[in-house]
Amino acid sequence: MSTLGTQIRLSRIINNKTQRSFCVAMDHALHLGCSKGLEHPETVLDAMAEAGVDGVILSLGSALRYGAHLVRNGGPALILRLDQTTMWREGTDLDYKDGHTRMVASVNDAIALGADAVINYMFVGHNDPAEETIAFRSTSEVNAAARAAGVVHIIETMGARHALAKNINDGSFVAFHARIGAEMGADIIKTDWPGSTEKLRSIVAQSPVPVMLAGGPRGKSDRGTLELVSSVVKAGAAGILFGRSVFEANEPLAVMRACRVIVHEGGSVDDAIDTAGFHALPLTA
Ligand SMILES: O=C(CO)COP(=O)(O)O
Repeated sequence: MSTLGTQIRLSRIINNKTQRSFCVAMDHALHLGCSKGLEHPETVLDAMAEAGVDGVILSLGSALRYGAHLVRNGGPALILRLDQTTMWREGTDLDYKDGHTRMVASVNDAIALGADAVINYMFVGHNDPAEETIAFRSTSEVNAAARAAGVVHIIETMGARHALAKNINDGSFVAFHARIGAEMGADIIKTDWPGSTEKLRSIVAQSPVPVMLAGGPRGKSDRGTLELVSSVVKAGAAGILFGRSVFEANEPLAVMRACRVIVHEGGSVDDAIDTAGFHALPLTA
């Protein structure tokens, strides 16, 4: 049973009325350096407040520099990214991309910053069991510290790239690591799209905690993004924690408004497009 502190913080991320959540991941520059769409993070944060985003994942540096934008206009709750990963690093050494992570911030930092949640990756299925041991040990240390502080712990479970998981969207593999994340004490699981609505439905049904989905790279169109959001909601998941498909969009504010309509109002993709205020049709990249 979680503490009152965790329950109060959880209620700021998962809406009590809808039992759903629409969050944005904006920690990409921590892993990728200069990132498309994040040239002016403060503009995106202001748009989140306007669109009614529930929570945002930031690195420590972005929280320190741009956090004031979360205070204005009832901005989103802060979810502090605690680890940095090599997962996206381009290079020839595939093992290097397996999903090695290192802790670069702490639960104490999260408390000092007023964060409601912390998040870290837990890559499962490494070729090297020593890597997996590091992932599990550091996740359990974060979980113990978060529980003691009453801070929400989101575990982002993913298949290690180029290792046991040949396809990161393999439904059985996503089911495997998502459930392990729940057993590690997560308050919320963030994970990859498992290939189909049916598979996601069975993962959600077997999870003792809310499941939220990462968005992956921006697809060909904003409509495609919204169709994915709609599938996530139809599968009974708690919501989305999308990054690139939101802030790389031509009109991030309109995409966020549309996501909110689908997640919290149960609207269709067409309803969402009609009410979001797109200037151009959200059909092309
Ligand atoms: O895990 C992520 C950032 O925290 C990735 O988010 P997207 O795949 O939605 O860009």
